[in-house]
Amino acid sequence: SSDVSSVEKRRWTLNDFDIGKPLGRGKFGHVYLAREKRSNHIVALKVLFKSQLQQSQVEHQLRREVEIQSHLRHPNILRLYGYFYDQKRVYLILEYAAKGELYKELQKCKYFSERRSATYVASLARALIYCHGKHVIHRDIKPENLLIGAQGELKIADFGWSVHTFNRRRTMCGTLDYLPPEMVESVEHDASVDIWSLGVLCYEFLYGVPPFEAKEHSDTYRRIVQVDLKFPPKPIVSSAAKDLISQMLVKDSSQRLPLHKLLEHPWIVQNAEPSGIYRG
Ligand SMILES: CC(C)NC(=O)[C@H]1CCC[C@H]1Nc1nc(Nc2ccc(C(=O)N(C)C3CCN(C)CC3)cc2)ncc1C(F)(F)F
Repeated sequence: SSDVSSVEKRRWTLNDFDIGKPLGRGKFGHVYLAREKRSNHIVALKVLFKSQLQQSQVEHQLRREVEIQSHLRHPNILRLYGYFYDQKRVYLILEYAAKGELYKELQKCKYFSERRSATYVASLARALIYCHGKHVIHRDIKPENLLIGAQGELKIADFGWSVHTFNRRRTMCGTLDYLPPEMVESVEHDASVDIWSLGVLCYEFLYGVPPFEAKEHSDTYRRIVQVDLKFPPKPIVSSAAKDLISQMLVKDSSQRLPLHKLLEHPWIVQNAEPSGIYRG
């Protein structure tokens, strides 16, 4: 059958797919366009090398996160249909996002309009409300982890590197930009970390740079824990947008604007496309 459900339950092998063009490189291997032969369903096939997974001790995390991701069903969360492996590689069968990587789009546009930003932020808030409802947090919502579907809708596509990158982020030199104070101060944290990261993302959509960016790690760290939030004079951004961001980037995690309140904020109500699709 051509419907997606046939893509899910089977024991898969590479022979079930026609492999198409490479879509790019993920953290642990390449991603290819692929078509499942029986259903003709187009998917993205993410190939991870076991050797690299072992080196970085992420296998158990990958298994747990694949387990979580395969059960999430939301229009703004990239689907994981299944996985299989051979001697050397693990293959993830993922939803293909036809319009590619959001961070490339942001680099190209420098920054987004208030309508486009609000539309994306509202759809991510809805996806996070869904995740939190299932006690799933740590969706690592930075631009690099967001993809754009065929209709222009945003898809959270990190399914688990958040835990991985979160751990490595503490030890690795990767960007701290998205971490809220409680994470950089490594005290325990809850779903409100995602509200902070969504606030950072909203700022970056509107200004083209994250709010606490600094040359040195230590400076970014200090700016985050001090919530050193400044709004540049350019590009011109409405006070409603700044008000929303200021209610999300709050040090005390219990005081951050709850996601369902975000959806009622005037800036979102006045600027976000109800469909979650930004047509430009
Ligand atoms: C979230 C995660 C951190 N990121 C990733 O995994 C990355 C790593 C490599 C690709 C992407 N992974 C995915 N990408 C797509 N779609 C897609 C990507 C790129 C283009 C694109 O612009 N080109 C091909 C262009 C076409 C023009 N030429 C010039 C440059 C490449 C078009 C469509 N769907 C699903 C996935 C997924 F996630 F399921 F694997």
